[in-house]
Amino acid sequence: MDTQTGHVDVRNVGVVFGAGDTEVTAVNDVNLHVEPGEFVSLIGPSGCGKSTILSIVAGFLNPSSGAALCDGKPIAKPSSERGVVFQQYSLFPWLTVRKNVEFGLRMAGVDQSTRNVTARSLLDLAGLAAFENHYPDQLSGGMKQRIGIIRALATSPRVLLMDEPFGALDTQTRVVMQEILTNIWQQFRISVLFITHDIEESIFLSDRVYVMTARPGRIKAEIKVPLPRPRTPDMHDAPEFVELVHELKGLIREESLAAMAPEIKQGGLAGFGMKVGPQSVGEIYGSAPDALRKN
Ligand SMILES: Nc1ncnc2c1ncn2[C@@H]1O[C@H](COP(=O)(O)OP(=O)(O)OP(=O)(O)O)[C@@H](O)[C@H]1O
Repeated sequence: MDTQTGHVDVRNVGVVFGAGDTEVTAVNDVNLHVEPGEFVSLIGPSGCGKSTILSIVAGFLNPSSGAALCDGKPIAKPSSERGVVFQQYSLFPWLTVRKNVEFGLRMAGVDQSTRNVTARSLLDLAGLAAFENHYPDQLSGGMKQRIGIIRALATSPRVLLMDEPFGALDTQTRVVMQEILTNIWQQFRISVLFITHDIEESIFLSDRVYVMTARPGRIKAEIKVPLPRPRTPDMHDAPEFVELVHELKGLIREESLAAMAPEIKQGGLAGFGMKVGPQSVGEIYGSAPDALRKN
């Protein structure tokens, strides 16, 4: 794999949805980049615009202002240069596992024997060689998502875009999937932009993590992850890991509270027996009961 390609540059991107009364500024002046072969996560409170940014880099959506570039070229539409993995498995239920993995190659006109060899080696890598003739509805969620990942890799994209790929999985499966993904990434060293709500997941997988503000989303912080590669499960206990979790929790909690401020002011804390006036979020939070402080 050529690690010199796969450079993503998001420059001063703003997105406004709707108009007039329904106008929503989803993101505002977002700047971020992914270097060739780098694994970068984007994390932030619900509704801050993470999927909006990923949609722009995928080419599904054009920004209202600013631009996104891949290897210096403006992104205007979807391309096989940028593979996408969604939370929903989006496999074709009428195709076998192997045919699902081969699909992009078939669309690209790759001959059958090359398709078979590529699909089989990817299935092997994902530990799914024995399931090549199964259909998606015969598989668990974790297996389906592994197929989604290798299917996206089959066409050798320059960049892999992943939107909460493990969001629908139970906690244990999710942790195992993180380990599988980091092992697969270690072999491909492809550029990845990864969206997640999960702080530990973002640290475990990434070289860098961008934290977004509440809507309209902007980049609030950029955190480098100093853990060595390859990543191993025991790193969750490393002091640097624990420190980063703490730092990211603090950053995201501020933004989650800002995102929920209107609801809180409308009595969201009433169940805690609190009188909530027009205070700032900081004041509200500072006076919240312990049950609310714990994350
Ligand atoms: N097509 C659309 N029309 C109008 N508003 C939209 C549209 N798509 C997204 N939005 C709004 O833009 C904001 C950002 O949405 P987006 O889905 O990018 O956030 P997110 O950070 O990915 O959220 P979550 O973490 O909950 O998935 C939200 O307020 C959302 O309601």
